[in-house]
Amino acid sequence: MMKILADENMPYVQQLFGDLGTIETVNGRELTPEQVNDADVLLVRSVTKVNQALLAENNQLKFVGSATIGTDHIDVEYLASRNIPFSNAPGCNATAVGEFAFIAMLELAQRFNSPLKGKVVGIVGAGNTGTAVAKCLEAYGIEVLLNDPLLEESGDPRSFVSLDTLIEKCDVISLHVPITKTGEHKTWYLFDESRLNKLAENCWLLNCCRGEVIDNCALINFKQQRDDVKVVLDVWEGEPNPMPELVPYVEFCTPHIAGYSLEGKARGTYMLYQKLAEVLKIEADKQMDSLLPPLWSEQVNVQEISDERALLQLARFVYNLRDDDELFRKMFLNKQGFDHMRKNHTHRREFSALKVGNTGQTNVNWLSNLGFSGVEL
Ligand SMILES: NC(=O)c1ccc[n+]([C@@H]2O[C@H](COP(=O)([O-])OP(=O)(O)OC[C@H]3O[C@@H](n4cnc5c(N)ncnc54)[C@H](O)[C@@H]3O)[C@@H](O)[C@H]2O)c1
Ligand SMILES: O=C(O)[C@H](O)[C@H](O)COP(=O)(O)O
Repeated sequence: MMKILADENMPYVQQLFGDLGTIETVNGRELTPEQVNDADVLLVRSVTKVNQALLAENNQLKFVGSATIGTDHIDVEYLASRNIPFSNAPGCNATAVGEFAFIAMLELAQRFNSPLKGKVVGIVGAGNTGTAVAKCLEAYGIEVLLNDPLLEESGDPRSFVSLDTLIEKCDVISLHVPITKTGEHKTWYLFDESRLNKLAENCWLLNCCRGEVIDNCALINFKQQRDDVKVVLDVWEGEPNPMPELVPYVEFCTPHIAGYSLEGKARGTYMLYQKLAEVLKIEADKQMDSLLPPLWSEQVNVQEISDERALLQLARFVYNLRDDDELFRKMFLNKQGFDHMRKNHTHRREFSALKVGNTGQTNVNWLSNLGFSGVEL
């Protein structure tokens, strides 16, 4: 029987991997080499550093999987050097991040009485999550500018702008790059003091990718001078210990849960199940849809979406960001508070889990482009 070691925060492991071996769940942040020594399969999330120090004594590992988009916690070269197959889960939680950023923008608009409609939004990093945000924004009729020099160079047919142009022209900037420490397009401290100082007046800056894409100390100094700029942070330099001085300057604070939709987490685990089946040359006969509970409400009927507030009300049916923000402020300084909030996070559903009925005469079909189900006149 294979031993499958899995992060305790990974849902559906038993349902998907139960037939393949004995499952042991572990605290991913505290995983030790001793715990890993006799594992055949290792399933992690972003908090586990998978490298030589963790794996040197294990001679039987057949597969490492990370149920995440990011891979900055994995020493992929080391795994390759030992011929240990590895897979992450590209795109698994892109919809979750897209909807999170869109909802955060609607919340900012409401709080500052400054409509999102009519603003220009810049997306830095136009891969899976950046594209998912753009999809929501475009469904709502918002102009979007994309910056992604790597995709631009690779011939992606979309239009791109330089980062300088994006900063100059955008009212809102949302960050969606991987963390990279070297190379021409490195993203470590991409938003350093000098870039922060270029932000337009009243700009909104959202970070849902990795904390270190913004120099957090520089952000504190910047915010002390520029309260006109509003910031939303889901990710923090130095997780799980955000800088306490920064928190009061952030409009909406969350503990790295932008990707935590139930669908997103299930997709992550499921993608690893498919990859492991490939590696073991067995059939992946389980279906992801059977894992997810049905919609939590029969249908929400709308007559019309009369204004942005009405759209926000509908979005709050799916996810109320203010609750997570309130909890964060209460808990982040507690011992292991950040991880506790992540572990106990009530996974929200994606827009697609909510069926919207149209009972009025106004066309609200555009809500289906936002991702809601069942919208029709
Ligand atoms: N907060 C969360 O819960 C959460 C969830 C998912 C992903 N993430 C993070 O977000 C990152 C992006 O996810 P994704 O699915 O969009 O990845 P992706 O690989 O699909 O897209 C990232 C894009 O960034 C671009 N890029 C790289 N360097 C750049 C630079 N200097 N300037 C502009 N663009 C650049 C790449 O070309 C790529 O197209 C992940 O690597 C992960 O770190 C966070
Ligand atoms: O890279 C990712 O996919 C995200 O950062 C991911 O949602 C982080 O969640 P974790 O793996 O830490 O549970």
